[in-house]
Amino acid sequence: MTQTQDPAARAIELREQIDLHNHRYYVLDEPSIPDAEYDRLFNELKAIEEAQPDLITPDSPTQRVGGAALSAFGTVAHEVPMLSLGNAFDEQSMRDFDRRVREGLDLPAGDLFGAGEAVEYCCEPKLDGLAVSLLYENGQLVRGATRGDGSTGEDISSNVRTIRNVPLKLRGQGWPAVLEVRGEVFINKAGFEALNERAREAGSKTFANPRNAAAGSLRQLDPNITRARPLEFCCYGIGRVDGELPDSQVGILHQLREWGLSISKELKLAAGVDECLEYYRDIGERRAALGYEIDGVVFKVNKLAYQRELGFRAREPRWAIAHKFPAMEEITELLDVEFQVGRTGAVTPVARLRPVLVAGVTVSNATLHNMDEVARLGLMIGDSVIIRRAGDVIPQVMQVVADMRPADARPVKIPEQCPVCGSDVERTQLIKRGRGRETVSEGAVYRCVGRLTCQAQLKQAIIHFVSRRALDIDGLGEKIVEQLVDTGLVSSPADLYLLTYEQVLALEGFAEISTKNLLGSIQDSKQPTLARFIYALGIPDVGEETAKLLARSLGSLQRISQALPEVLVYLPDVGMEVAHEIHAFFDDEHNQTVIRQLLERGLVLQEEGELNPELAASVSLAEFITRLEIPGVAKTGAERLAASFTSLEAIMQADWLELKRVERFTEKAQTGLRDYFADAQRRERVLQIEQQLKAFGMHWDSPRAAQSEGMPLSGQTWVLTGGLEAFSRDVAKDYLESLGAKVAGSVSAKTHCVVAGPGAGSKLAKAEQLNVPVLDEQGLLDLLKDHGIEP
Ligand SMILES: NC(=O)c1ccc[n+]([C@@H]2O[C@H](COP(=O)([O-])OP(=O)(O)OC[C@H]3O[C@@H](n4cnc5c(N)ncnc54)[C@H](O)[C@@H]3O)[C@@H](O)[C@H]2O)c1
Repeated sequence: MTQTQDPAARAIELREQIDLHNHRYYVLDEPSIPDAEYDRLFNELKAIEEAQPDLITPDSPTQRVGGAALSAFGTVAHEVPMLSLGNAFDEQSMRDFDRRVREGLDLPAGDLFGAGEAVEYCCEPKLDGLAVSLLYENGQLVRGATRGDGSTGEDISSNVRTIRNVPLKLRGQGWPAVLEVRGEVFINKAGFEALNERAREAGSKTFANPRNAAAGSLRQLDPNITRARPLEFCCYGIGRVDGELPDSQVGILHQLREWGLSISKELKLAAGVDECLEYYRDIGERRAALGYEIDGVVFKVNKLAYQRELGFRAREPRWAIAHKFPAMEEITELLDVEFQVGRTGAVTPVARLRPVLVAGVTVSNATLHNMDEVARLGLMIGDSVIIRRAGDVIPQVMQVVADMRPADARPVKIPEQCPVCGSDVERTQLIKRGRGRETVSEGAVYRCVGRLTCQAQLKQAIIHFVSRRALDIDGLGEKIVEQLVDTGLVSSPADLYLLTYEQVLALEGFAEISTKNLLGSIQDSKQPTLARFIYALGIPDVGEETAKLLARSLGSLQRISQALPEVLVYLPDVGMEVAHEIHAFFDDEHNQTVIRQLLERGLVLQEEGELNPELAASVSLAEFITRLEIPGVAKTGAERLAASFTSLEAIMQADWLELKRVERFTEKAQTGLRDYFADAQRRERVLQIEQQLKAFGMHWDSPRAAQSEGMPLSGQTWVLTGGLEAFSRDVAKDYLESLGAKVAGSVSAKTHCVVAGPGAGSKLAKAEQLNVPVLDEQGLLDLLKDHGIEP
């Protein structure tokens, strides 16, 4: 961007740029620069035009609102224009606004300190979504429209009808014959994250921010897409009204709430500008904790008579102002991409940025997740990028600024050797077993193969091993771990148990007492529970919950370490990928050595013991065969086989004739089955899996499993969350299972229903996002009663 000195030429240049950005923002819902950058361009143009009013053109963006309506929708003429708002970025501009209001109303200028008569203001958060007009005739919703350019908007009636908190009919009575309600359509933070998470999983484009997500969702030509998006409406004003309404802004909003419209829970009345500033500070402090994104607060003169008297200027009312918060998104340059090595060896790209101030904090690094993310962003070194820092969240690169790539931009390349230890870096592979075959695809993660010989991985592994939720060794912070590794005293977690008094005392910052304390906590850590120990090992993808599950259901380190992946997947919530990680971890010689050394050096695992087959899924012969994914043999085929033969061996050895006798067992299935078991190694493996399942006490062919076909909830997956009053969640689980349902620990698109009691949190939120039906406790009791269960 070249800065032209001549204001007239600069104004033309700015108008062109702003028009382009308006089009991208309002029409395409695809801005290419952050709002803060846009605001700078806009304010620069405004300043030029204020200094030289003769430069103002009627089509200047400073004289207009928004962008043109998309022709794909029908158009709607706004009888009362839908305007924008003036902005204040600091306290002084707010005081100037208040002064202009008082002057405009001929209110006493005030004392020496400029206090004067306090004007009452209606205060609300400024939701970051898009303005929408809803038209009610005789209480019925007849039309919904976007703001468009302020005088013409788009007809989005079918879409607004899908928004859950937009009443199709007003409640109560006494509404004006014609009532145009105005407010913001937005997506809350959780909904925005979930939407982007899904987009990332699908490898498609993510939304830059909740505002674009809301606009993009609302302006869909197919209302069914809009329906699936978590849109909400919050009402903050009115347009055309034929009839009576209260005579103040706050009075009207309370009235609208009576009629069933949602208004802001943060709505307040402030007497004078100081109370407005107080409100701004209060909301600002709570901004990160609010469930939705806001970019400021809005103040409106409360008395309608005053509003009428003040009127409008070009694109904004004189009686309202938006006091903006510091922007969370900024533009900067990607100077380089460096690679960090984590605990599991994952080599992660990190963006090095030209330092930039974002919401009061200088940002010079941002996470890039993995190389797929780099590819998805289309990122090159030298690019201008938009970064976002919201609350305490690690700054993220949101997008590359289009049209600003320098000629010497370089691609981001994953190093072939580990930047820390020089070992090879390999791309992880995703192994999928299906249809009797293995398919291998490339994973998103690259790993340094150096494992514990790589200092970066070793340090992280030890930090994890001693962390609070693992072996909880107090006093072993990151700095000390670094010293222990750098001095060569420790080259595996097992070496911690060999440290001597002299060795620790010689470390930087250690004196007698601290040395004793550290050695004491190392001693104290020698009796971890099995679950903590499994978690502490740092098996990729095995978090605390999975570690607990493994410990509870298999009961011993020996069984866990010998479990075949095909058996582990029978545990609830363990997928093939995790099962393979677990198996590969214990299969690795180096890991075996470390574990042996840990035990030799005095670790005694607690709570080792019984198998707990209750936690393991029941396995029917039919299910077992289905899971082998034999070509041609799907679920029904497997059921028919299981019904005709009594054992797995019998099925393996079946000849043509016996297979032909199986009812409705296709020729394709017969061939598939015989080919599958023709391989001696395969036969052996299958028998091994069967044997281990039985040895682990899984209910082989349990009557419950066989029964569950044809039971009321068979084939359904349920999730329980929050508290229940009538009985515990475990009891609820038993009831549901007795009706044939599977009860899982996490909500996914495949969940049939979620039972949410008081205190339900993220699982309930996820269910709502995924449109999974939710029952409360009473709903569950009713359902149980319908099936003859009365607790
Ligand atoms: N990044 C880009 O390329 C780009 C392009 C164009 C515009 N923009 C952004 O959009 C802004 C201008 O947009 P604008 O004209 O919609 O103005 P605005 O967003 O500054 O303010 C007006 C809007 O605020 C919203 N609003 C939220 N809460 C409200 C409340 N309680 N009362 C009244 N209104 C409320 C309404 O939608 C209203 O239309 C710029 O400041 C910029 O940040 C960015």
